[in-house]
Amino acid sequence: MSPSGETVLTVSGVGKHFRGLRALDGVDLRVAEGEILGVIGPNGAGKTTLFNVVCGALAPDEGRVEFGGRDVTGASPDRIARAGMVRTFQLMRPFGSMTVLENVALAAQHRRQPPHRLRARSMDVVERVGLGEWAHRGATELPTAGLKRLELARALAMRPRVLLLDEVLAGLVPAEREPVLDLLAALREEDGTTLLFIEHIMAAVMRLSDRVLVLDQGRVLAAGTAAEVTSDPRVIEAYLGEEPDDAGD
Ligand SMILES: Nc1ncnc2c1ncn2[C@@H]1O[C@H](COP(=O)(O)OP(=O)(O)OP(=O)(O)O)[C@@H](O)[C@H]1O
Repeated sequence: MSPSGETVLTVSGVGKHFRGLRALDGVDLRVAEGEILGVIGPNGAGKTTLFNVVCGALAPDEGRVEFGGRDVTGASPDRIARAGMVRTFQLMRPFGSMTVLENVALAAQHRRQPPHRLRARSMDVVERVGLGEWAHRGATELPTAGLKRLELARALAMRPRVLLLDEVLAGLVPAEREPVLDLLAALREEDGTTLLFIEHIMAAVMRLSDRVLVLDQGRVLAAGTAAEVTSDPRVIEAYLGEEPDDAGD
């Protein structure tokens, strides 16, 4: 399933500052239903702040966020998640005293459903991310790659229409990245899920993105296809030219 053309998320003139620092400055963005948007830029460019504003963790100082045609600016993360826009975190914080399945079921409860359906749905998601064999083991026993999958499973349990992924590949070795990329592609193809993902690994950005947004110092430096932005001299100067050599590894 490719982008339908219908806009699902609109960010208009969003600004956010922390004391004197402008973390976001006049950011505009439109995302189509079913689109996969990569978000790149140097450290401190404002990528995570943009996700935080979109998902309600931070209220913007200026501008507006619309999701599914509704103004959600400043709405709580919980309300936005219930409406179908869900994010993953770079730092995974599972409940250590619970099993993998219980952690996922807890997230699934956000979408109020009968207990039997909740359990079945949670198990489906655990299997989909490849953690079936770990379902009844303690979440803290998981290695890094497993924790990443658990984080993804918790987000998927909430049945997102829009899923925001913050460096979901960080900490994974190349062989562990492939199945995650396949899963993300399948989410769009099979479920029509819209994906926004912050990523420093350019090979993943090139492979997955329909479009790439480049942030630099809180502003949109460029937006376009991966081929367009990676050949843009401003992007090369601000980001790609000085990128650490993890681009393809
Ligand atoms: N809660 C906060 N309080 C103060 N400054 C903050 C806060 N959150 C972010 N910043 C600052 O805002 C700027 C943008 O940070 P942000 O985390 O959004 O960048 P990023 O593009 O996600 O960077 P990275 O790639 O390193 O994760 C940075 O200068 C950062 O130090």
